[in-house]
Amino acid sequence: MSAQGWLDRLRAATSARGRLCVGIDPHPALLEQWGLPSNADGLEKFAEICVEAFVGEIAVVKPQVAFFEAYGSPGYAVLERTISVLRDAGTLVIADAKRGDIGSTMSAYAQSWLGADSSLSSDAVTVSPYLGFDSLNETIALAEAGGRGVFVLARTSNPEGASLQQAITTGRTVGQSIVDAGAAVNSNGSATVGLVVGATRDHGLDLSGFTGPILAPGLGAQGASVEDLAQIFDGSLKLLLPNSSRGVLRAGPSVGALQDAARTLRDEIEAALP
Ligand SMILES: O=C(O)c1cc(=O)[nH]c(=O)n1[C@@H]1O[C@H](COP(=O)(O)O)[C@@H](O)[C@H]1O
Repeated sequence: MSAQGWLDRLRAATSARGRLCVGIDPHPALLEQWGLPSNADGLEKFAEICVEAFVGEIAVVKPQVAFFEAYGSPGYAVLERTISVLRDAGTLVIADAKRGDIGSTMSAYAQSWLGADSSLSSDAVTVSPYLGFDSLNETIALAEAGGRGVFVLARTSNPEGASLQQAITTGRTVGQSIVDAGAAVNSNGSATVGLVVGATRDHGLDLSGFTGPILAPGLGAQGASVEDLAQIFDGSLKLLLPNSSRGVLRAGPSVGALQDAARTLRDEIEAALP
């Protein structure tokens, strides 16, 4: 890994290649559309096509761990190779694992995704704070020590998230309490804590005190549009990472077509955001 810290790597990558984060989500329907078998060989080919299309073009790539895990250990082996090829080529990798557990167990998950010696080691990982934000303390400390990031779910893109994330606790929403806890960690200037805030709707959060990166999934397949980003994330645009997975991946399996789709979306985002 580069000696640069997470924030420096993120800034350098996004200023060179834009803010778009493309997902590698090998849905069974996409494997079928790409003419690939629904097994680890199909998964490997899918990931290889994505790597070829995105390296050098896209700053941040987010493999969705679930679609690899679905194939058991052969799927994990493909994920390991995908993460390592992307990172060796200078593409930042957010492992979308959405882990969340009691603190002591969470530390083991943290070692998997953020530990220097793990074959799954990534630049950042998505985590759930809904066992209590403090259950993430050791994960955040490991990320910080290793110059990596942690993206904490605050207000997710799915409609079902509202019942929990918009519930009121001590005078603010649960989602806002996550934003505030993340801001407190980052007050040392590190940006170790990022947020996940869906781009699909008005999130209702006050993000003005939050200076870390914000991963914003929902573009394309879930209906969020590039035109709405500037208004939804007004004031938080510098480190905004809008995400699309299926919306881009549907352009495959041609590497050229996939690359064009990713570039077009990347350029639309850069044109729309200051
Ligand atoms: O953490 C995430 O990335 C995430 C959070 C969220 O609130 N909503 C959300 O869709 N995601 C992930 O982002 C990706 C979105 O995929 P598409 O809907 O195909 O663009 C999937 O891998 C989701 O699991």
